[in-house]
Amino acid sequence: MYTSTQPIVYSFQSTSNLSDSLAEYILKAQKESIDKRGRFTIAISGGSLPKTLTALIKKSGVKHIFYADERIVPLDHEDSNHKLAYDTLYSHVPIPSDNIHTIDLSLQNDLEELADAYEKELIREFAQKDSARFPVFDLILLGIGPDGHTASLFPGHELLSENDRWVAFIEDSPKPPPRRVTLTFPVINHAARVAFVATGVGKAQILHDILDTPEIGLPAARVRPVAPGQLVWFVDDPASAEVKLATSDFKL
Ligand SMILES: O=C(O)[C@H](O)[C@@H](O)[C@H](O)[C@H](O)COP(=O)(O)O
Repeated sequence: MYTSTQPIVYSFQSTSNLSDSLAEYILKAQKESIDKRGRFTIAISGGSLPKTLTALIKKSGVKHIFYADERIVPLDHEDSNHKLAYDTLYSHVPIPSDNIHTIDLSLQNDLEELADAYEKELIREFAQKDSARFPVFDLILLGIGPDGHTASLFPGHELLSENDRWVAFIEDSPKPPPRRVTLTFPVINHAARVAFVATGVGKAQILHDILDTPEIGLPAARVRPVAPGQLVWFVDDPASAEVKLATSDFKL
């Protein structure tokens, strides 16, 4: 039986402090992973998350980047998480395009095939190196929605009980656009580190629900990396205003 990790919550006065500390955290994770295993594999979400990564712009580039979830729209569409990450991050840092793992939109008419193809992309990156049942990302960066969803794992949806697949698809996402692919809980919970980022007063109530009453089982509260995985929250003070769980001072 695996034991799971308790969250560490860092709350910052401003989003720029948050962004600077998040950049330090990511670069330290990168260094540790490269020292240990010669590679750094990260998955990122969409929404407001990529813009919190801008403090990374002047630092050295991260390595293999996957998407924790992606919307099924062209890669240059305003709704694409890849486009968002490209505009805020990749267009400013030298990251070889082969290291950025996008979905294959030639398969967009069959989401099962598209999700399988993305899973195969993960298998190519992970399976030969770690013979584990699930891939071990060095870091997964996630946001949360006002309903407690994370990645494209929504409250009450059947994908919450997906225990087998690495990548799943959804055609009825309550947050538009409706067609998406997402990493599943077992993948997220096998990561070496999961960091949530949430800012603004609009996230205050749901952050309280997720952190103070995890037993409700909101999707974001089901993210509990198996030991020795680490679970960290980077939030700003308006977002953490209702949280009772103790916050910690940021330190690396
Ligand atoms: O592609 C997406 O829609 C996401 O990956 C999603 O899970 C997002 O991270 C949250 O909805 C938070 O979005 P905001 O940061 O924009 O509130």
